[in-house]
Amino acid sequence: MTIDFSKYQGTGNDFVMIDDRAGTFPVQDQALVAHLCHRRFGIGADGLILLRNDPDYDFRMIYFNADGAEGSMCGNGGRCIVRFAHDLGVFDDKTRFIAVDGEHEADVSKEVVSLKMNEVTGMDVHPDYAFLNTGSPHVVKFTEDLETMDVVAEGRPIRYSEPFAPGGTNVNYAQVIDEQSLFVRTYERGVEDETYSCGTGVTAAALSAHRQYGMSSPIAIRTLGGMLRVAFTAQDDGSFTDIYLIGPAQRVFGGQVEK
Ligand SMILES: N[C@@H](CCC[C@H](N)C(=O)O)C(=O)O
Repeated sequence: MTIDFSKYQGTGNDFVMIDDRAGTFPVQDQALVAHLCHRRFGIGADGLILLRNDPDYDFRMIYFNADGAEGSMCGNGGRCIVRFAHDLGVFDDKTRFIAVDGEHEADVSKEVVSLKMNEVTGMDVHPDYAFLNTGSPHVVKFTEDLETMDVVAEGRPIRYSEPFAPGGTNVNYAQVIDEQSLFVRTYERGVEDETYSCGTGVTAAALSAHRQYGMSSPIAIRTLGGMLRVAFTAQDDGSFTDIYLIGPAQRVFGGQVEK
């Protein structure tokens, strides 16, 4: 059996994208997903995303981490599947799709995809970190000297630590650059490594920066793979609404693999 795929990336967070509107991809086959994402034996990616039909939306997004397990929401993957659906002619400039965490709206303008994230209702702020769910669970720790930090060595023990068991968490390190901008690096659960960028992670960092440092929307965020923007409205009750993750998403190449 051959599988047609496209490879997309959003600020260096890269995904194998499969048009599965026929619904034939074997979703239970974690080993296959992990193999396709493997950077030596497969195509190589931080995750794999299926685009499926849905009766109520333009499409359905099904996201798997590089380890082959179905994941929680992926912000950069969401932006990439919007670009993929646009390239397939599924919609013109605005779309509404369904993902594991519910409905999302998005629009495409040249190479920039703006993705509306779900409302964030709670944030646990501790003396040295914040924990919140922006579609996926994230620890955010503010730090200095982020450029030289060993994010894998620092982040991995937290990812598996007791407060976040059994599911674990993604771990983000954020440095305030100026009043409107952050530098963020992320250890990603399910990839079990630092990625070049994490969309739900930078969203978590932006909301934490508002809460802890009074930074206002929109916040520009530098990642290892490029620039993102997060816009949001902070409500009086502490929740966040109208959250948008904004940045480039591009097709890299396409091909066929044997299963
Ligand atoms: N890269 C993603 C995050 C994907 C979710 C994460 N790996 C998890 O399962 O917790 C993003 O851009 O949000």
